[in-house]
Amino acid sequence: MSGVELRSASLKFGDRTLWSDLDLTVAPGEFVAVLGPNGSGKTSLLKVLLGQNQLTSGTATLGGKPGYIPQQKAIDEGVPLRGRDFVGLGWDGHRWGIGFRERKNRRAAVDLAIDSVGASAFADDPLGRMSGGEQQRLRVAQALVGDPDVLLCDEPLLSLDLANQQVVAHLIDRRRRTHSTSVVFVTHEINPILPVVDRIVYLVDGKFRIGTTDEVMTSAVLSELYNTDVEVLRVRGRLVVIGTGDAMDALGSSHHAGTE
Ligand SMILES: Nc1ncnc2c1ncn2[C@@H]1O[C@H](COP(=O)(O)OP(=O)(O)OP(=O)(O)O)[C@@H](O)[C@H]1O
Repeated sequence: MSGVELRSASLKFGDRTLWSDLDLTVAPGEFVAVLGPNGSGKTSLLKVLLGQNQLTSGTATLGGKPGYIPQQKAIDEGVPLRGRDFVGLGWDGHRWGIGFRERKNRRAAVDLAIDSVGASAFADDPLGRMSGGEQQRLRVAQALVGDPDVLLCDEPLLSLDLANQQVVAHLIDRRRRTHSTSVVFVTHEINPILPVVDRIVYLVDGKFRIGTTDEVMTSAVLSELYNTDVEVLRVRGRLVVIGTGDAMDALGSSHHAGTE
């Protein structure tokens, strides 16, 4: 069974169509990135898969349990939650019961998830005092603790430095390889995931294109989607895109594209 299946899916808010007639099947273990400018409907797509948004027409099916990495919000320094307890919230969302066995299962699952993201050394610290990269590892652990079949990630690389972007991308890539977890990964930062992404869904103003990186990330395809001249350059293994008109577009954030 596939991880995600969208059939003739359309989503409208009022008279605005975010996308329509979207057909997408994400295989077990497949890594699909969702790109597009601000407001193109990337988060809304994840919310459809989570059952938080209703499609206007068509169907959306998840082939198993979802794990969700929500868009990053800075965690207040005053938050007294320890990293370990934060990860445990991912488990509590999936199961109920407070019996001895359940508590034991929970502890084992939390330990495993923390270990899998390399966070054992700091998991007992208060979350609010951790660095952005440490917090983000624990967000990944929280999404993994329920042993998901489909990992839905909303900009998990946002505001991380390059080294931490690579760490987080690698953790998610490893998970899908070891557990055949399907990954749907919303991002502005294509470059850190270029080595791992299987296919791209590129949304622009009601239009979309689905394919491999080589099929989608071309001057011709993006010019058609954006309805203007867009140039895609490959520079030292990175993609640099010129002309989309977005301050921070879906093609490697502007600060990276501009400075490297
Ligand atoms: N429940 C809703 N009702 C009405 N409009 C909505 C609703 N949810 C989202 N929208 C609108 O739909 C559009 C797409 O929102 P969405 O959050 O999916 O965009 P996005 O591609 O994730 O953007 P960003 O890159 O800025 O996060 C936005 O214009 C948003 O205001």
